[in-house]
Amino acid sequence: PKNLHKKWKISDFELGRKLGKGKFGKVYCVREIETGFVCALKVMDKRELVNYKVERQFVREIEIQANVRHVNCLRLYGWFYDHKNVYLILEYAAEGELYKLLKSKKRFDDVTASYYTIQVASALSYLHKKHIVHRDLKPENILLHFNNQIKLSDFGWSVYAPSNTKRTTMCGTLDYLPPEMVEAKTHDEKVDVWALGVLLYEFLVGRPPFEEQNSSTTYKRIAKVDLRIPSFVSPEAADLIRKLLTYEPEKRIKLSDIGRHPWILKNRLHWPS
Ligand SMILES: Clc1cnc2c(Nc3ccc(N4CCOCC4)cc3)nc(-c3cccnc3)cn12
Repeated sequence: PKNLHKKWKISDFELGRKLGKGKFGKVYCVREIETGFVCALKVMDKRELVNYKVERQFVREIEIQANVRHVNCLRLYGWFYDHKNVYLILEYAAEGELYKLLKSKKRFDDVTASYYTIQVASALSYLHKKHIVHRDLKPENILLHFNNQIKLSDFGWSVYAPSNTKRTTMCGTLDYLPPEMVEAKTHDEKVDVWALGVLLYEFLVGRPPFEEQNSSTTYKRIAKVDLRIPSFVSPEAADLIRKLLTYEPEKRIKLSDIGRHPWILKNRLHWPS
């Protein structure tokens, strides 16, 4: 929908199937009646937003995602609310959650993992140029569209860098936190480069690199970069993982250099055109 200043209301949409349940609400595939445009509608109960005290995070998600225009970032077209709910009008990602695909396939082959990696790196490069740090990169926040096209979603944790706002790990995993956040130091967009390393490891191995039963052991392993890469991971892929999971933020590989890494160059011949 082009007219960004239109006052949307729920009756403008024809509700399709429920796509799933997110942290704070349900997502439906919908069609905008006037134009027939298919999109996703995220419906969040206002009461839930209030008692989870996530209104600020929610406002930040909107202001950030509404200004983001990149093929690998899920578009936010608009939002509205009524007496009960708040609604986000989002781009529809036709192939669903990357997380579910990874769980069903256990792990990805080098061609698939490298194609996803370069797309995430491209989206992060774009965001960092706008001084936006995603800060919540993980398979659960990545959606898939046709042709294995990646769509970064859930900008609820993004901030304008650099920041040291304490990340209340309110929900979900610590696995993606880099040493500088585990040690509560100031951090910048390099935290996303570390998280990309964790993501790449999880793509190729099927579990995150520092996963442990109890979280304090995970913290220790992250702080020491106690990284063990299984022997079935190719040497080139292992090299890129190590360059991403580097303790010193400024020594981590630059996002712009990932496209020239031997593992990417070797696999790009087989990517879908
Ligand atoms: Cl935002 C947003 C935009 N597009 C989606 C989407 N798209 C989508 C497409 C297709 C399939 N199916 C493909 C055939 O097999 C069954 C699943 C699921 C979701 N899902 C979610 C979502 C959110 C939470 C839980 N689960 C899914 C959020 N989305």
